[in-house]
Amino acid sequence: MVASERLRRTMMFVPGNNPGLIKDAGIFGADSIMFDLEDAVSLAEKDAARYLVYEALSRFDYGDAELVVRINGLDTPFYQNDIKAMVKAGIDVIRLPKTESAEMVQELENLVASAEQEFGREVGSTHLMAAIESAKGVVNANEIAAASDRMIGIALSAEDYTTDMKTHRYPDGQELLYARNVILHAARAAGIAAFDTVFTNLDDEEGFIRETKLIHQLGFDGKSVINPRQIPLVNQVYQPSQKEIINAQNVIMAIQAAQQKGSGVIAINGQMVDRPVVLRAERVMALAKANHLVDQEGNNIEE
Ligand SMILES: CC(C)(COP(=O)(O)OP(=O)(O)OC[C@H]1O[C@@H](n2cnc3c(N)ncnc32)[C@H](O)[C@@H]1OP(=O)(O)O)[C@@H](O)C(=O)NCCC(=O)NCCSC(=O)C[C@@](O)(CC(=O)O)C(=O)O
Ligand SMILES: [Mg+2]
Repeated sequence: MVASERLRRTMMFVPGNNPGLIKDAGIFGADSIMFDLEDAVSLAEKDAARYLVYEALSRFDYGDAELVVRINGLDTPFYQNDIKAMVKAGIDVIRLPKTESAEMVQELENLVASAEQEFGREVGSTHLMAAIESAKGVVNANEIAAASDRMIGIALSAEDYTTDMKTHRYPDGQELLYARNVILHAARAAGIAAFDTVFTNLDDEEGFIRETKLIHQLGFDGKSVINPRQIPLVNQVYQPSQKEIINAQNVIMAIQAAQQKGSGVIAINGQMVDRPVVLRAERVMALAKANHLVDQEGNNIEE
């Protein structure tokens, strides 16, 4: 699948030092599984976690899920070995934590390219993403998002970000509004995905749904999650309504009919349908397929 066409509603953190969680991570239906070598792993376990994730990537079948690894930061003694091992294992995406500049992404890209050459992988096949976790990262978000052709997305990391901003997380999320909007605009301008942050209170389902509705409304592609319980809640929020699906089906049928007649412009019920409307309809259909509301051809599924 082309990286830019992938749905990424949920990116689930899986601590890289926990064999039980790593082994079964594929059964919960996360769009992306993110093995963590960074903050979920203690200093004493860094090497063991890297080895464990490498072995898992080589042995287990995670189905259609995109496989991501969060490596250790560029200010640690671990990131070079992380990059080598993960490229060797054929990871889909490397997530760089605490990204503050385009130069950091470029340093990562150079190391990834060397590792691809060393281990006989196609140069350019490993994608990158950057987590923005500080004021400096937010200020440089545009350059970070556009720093490499390998970039598939940028993510807000609110736990570290609110610490850097000398605040903390509040239920209404006002403290994150500026960063969320900056990150979204930087991602959209660069043509890549935008991911919202984790929600750490697993028992506050109402608060989690409220936050997910907000980020869905703003336009985020999806959210980092820390537990399988959060996956169906995100999918529910991102699920299109029956009315949206019917409208999208009509738009796609009408544009196909118009194109067969050699025209790119049509009207439905007197309303002009142009390219943005078609793109929105295609996204609605992709979400409807992912939620099994229609079949792979986009037709309604008979009860
Ligand atoms: C919180 C808890 C211990 C609760 O466990 P519990 O076992 O009580 O949960 P239960 O609900 O009972 O689990 C039901 C079943 O699912 C299995 N299961 C649970 N979690 C699973 C999982 N993650 N992957 C696969 N499987 C899982 C479990 O094994 C059980 O399986 P089974 O026994 O067979 O029924 C667990 O979830 C967990 O460790 N989460 C990941 C925490 C983590 O990674 N934190 C670091 C990333 S944030 C960060 O660093 C901040 C950031 O950097 C973020 C940014 O950058 O965005 C920033 O700055 O903001
Ligand atoms: Mg963090």
